[in-house]
Amino acid sequence: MRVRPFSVALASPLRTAREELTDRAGFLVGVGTSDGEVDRDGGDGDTDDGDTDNVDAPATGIGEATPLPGWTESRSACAAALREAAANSGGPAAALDDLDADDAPAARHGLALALADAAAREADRSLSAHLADRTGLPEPADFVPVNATIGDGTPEATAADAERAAADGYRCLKVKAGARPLEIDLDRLRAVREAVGPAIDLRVDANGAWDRSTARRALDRLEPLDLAYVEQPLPAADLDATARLRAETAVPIALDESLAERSVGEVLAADAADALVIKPMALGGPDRALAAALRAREAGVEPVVTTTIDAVVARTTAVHVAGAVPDVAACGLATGGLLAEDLAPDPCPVDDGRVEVPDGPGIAGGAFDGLV
Ligand SMILES: O=C(O)CCC(=O)c1ccccc1C(=O)O
Ligand SMILES: [Mg+2]
Repeated sequence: MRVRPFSVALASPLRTAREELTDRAGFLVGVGTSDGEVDRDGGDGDTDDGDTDNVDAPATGIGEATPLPGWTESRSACAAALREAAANSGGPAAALDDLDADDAPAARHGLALALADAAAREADRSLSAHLADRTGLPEPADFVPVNATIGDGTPEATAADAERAAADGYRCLKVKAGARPLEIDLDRLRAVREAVGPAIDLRVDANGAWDRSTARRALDRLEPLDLAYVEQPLPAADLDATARLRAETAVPIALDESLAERSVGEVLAADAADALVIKPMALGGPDRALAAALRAREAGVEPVVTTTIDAVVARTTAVHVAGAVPDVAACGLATGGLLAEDLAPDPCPVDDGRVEVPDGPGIAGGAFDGLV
């Protein structure tokens, strides 16, 4: 198991109610044989024999652990968990068993992903097909619809971003709110609706910024804008108040930060959400994320898979998770464009408001070979 740190800068800071993101730093995880140990030529000493399906070579896989404090462990805790995993004498599979998804979800994501990528590549199928098969799901989708992610800004700037996204083909937009006084946010969101018209699905993400009375007022005033949902109107732990808020308003509610604080079972039992935001990095891996999404679906709560604004390996993985959820709603996977740089070319760029789920094998065939 190999671990390599990386950092990528955002094109411009993403301002939300709780923080301003300027870059994303994490770790790439490699499993399988490493350079020097690997017998890449099939043992015949000829490295140029076109022997591409070398059945003797152990599978290799890549994973990404990109912590985001608040949703995951800190960067130093992630580094320590990966160091400990790499030192596990039982190898990566045993190390995965020892990794606690609650303590170190990003580290677990990195290792679980690398192992799943290796297994999917070995089986010569895509990661989404591998995840779906293990979960007893039908064939994954070829395409996943995505929402544009629009940060905080003045009403004019927010409306201009929204108009651009709609012109680019997005049919669902998510606008950050909660960083400004409610009256200004209402101006911003009205300006967005006016700019894009009634046919576009509009989501608003308050990132837990409102107190109970502000949230109540916000939802009352937002009702005429026909929002698809408001995400995390109240602080993460305020589940009971969110359930009451939801019962008193016609605006659908999605929960995101609550899942970093409480288990999927607790959040679903609170009956506080119409939709649940599924972040594979925060939930401890693609396998756990898909399981959470299906649990939500079974409870009548719509799963929405999103990145944590990850680099290309984890972002593409989230596309595979979304692709495995039958008839998935628009997902928050259009975050590659928020980065100024990336680890490799994007194997599934957004086109006309959707992304194609890569064929694999694994996450994206050999597209990430050599990164770790
Ligand atoms: O959902 C999206 O559109 C993109 C992902 C996103 O907004 C996000 C990214 C990093 C951290 C938190 C969040 C969030 O949904 O609050
Ligand atoms: Mg959110």
